[in-house]
Amino acid sequence: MIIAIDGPAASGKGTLARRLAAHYGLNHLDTGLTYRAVAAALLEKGLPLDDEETAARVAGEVDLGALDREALSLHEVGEAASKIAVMGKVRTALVKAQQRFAHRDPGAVLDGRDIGTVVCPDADAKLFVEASAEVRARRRTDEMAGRGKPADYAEVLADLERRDARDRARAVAPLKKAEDAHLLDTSDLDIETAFRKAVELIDRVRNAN
Ligand SMILES: Nc1ncnc2c1ncn2[C@@H]1O[C@H](COP(=O)(O)OP(=O)(O)OP(=O)(O)O)[C@@H](O)[C@H]1O
Ligand SMILES: Nc1ccn([C@@H]2O[C@H](COP(=O)(O)O)[C@@H](O)[C@H]2O)c(=O)n1
Repeated sequence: MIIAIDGPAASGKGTLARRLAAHYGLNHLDTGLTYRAVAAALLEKGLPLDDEETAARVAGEVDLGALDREALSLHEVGEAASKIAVMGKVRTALVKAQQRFAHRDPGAVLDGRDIGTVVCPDADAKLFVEASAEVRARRRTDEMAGRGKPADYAEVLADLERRDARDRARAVAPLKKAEDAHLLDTSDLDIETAFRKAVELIDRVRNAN
């Protein structure tokens, strides 16, 4: 089984994807980390962020087994990832690796921005996770405070909105809900309730097929 989960920044798709992967006994890939890995490698090597050929070469070398969430969580890495994610050749290289991952036994949950539309258009179940920008910014601000990296709510909100706008406006694989994806708005749901609703939706789709 392949489950595709998309949504804007900090909507809770990663939290949900991890829980769903554990629940159904599937592999999990946070595809945002693959874009972050390209950005981090470019920054580390002092390579330009605006050269598509260079970024695509680095993307072809990303090892999905060596994605270090903590090291890739830096703010400047996220910002750079959002910039290189507009490049078609970078996306082509990463999508190939993501598709290989998705088709490994026993199946997988992938979360990102283009999973239901581009990476796994034939996924068995698709969710598009939403929450208002204010709720997402509050959750991300609280998360950062909890990790000992306090951040200003207004800056976090502006950052999320800027990245979402870039993701939605890009020509290649923009962030959007696949037509056959189920919308899950978690603005007023806690993590447990969002997880239970997601399981209900997925089980309903599976039983219908
Ligand atoms: N339903 C929820 N209620 C309250 N907090 C939540 C909920 N879902 C997720 N969170 C919290 O919100 C924060 C962002 O969630 P998460 O990292 O899963 O989002 P994401 O969409 O994967 O983000 P990104 O796009 O940056 O990878 C985390 O601190 C998480 O614990
Ligand atoms: N399928 C995806 C996943 C991510 N991106 C871009 O990467 C940036 C970082 O992702 P996070 O989920 O870790 O925040 C994100 O801002 C997107 O621009 C993507 O394009 N497609």
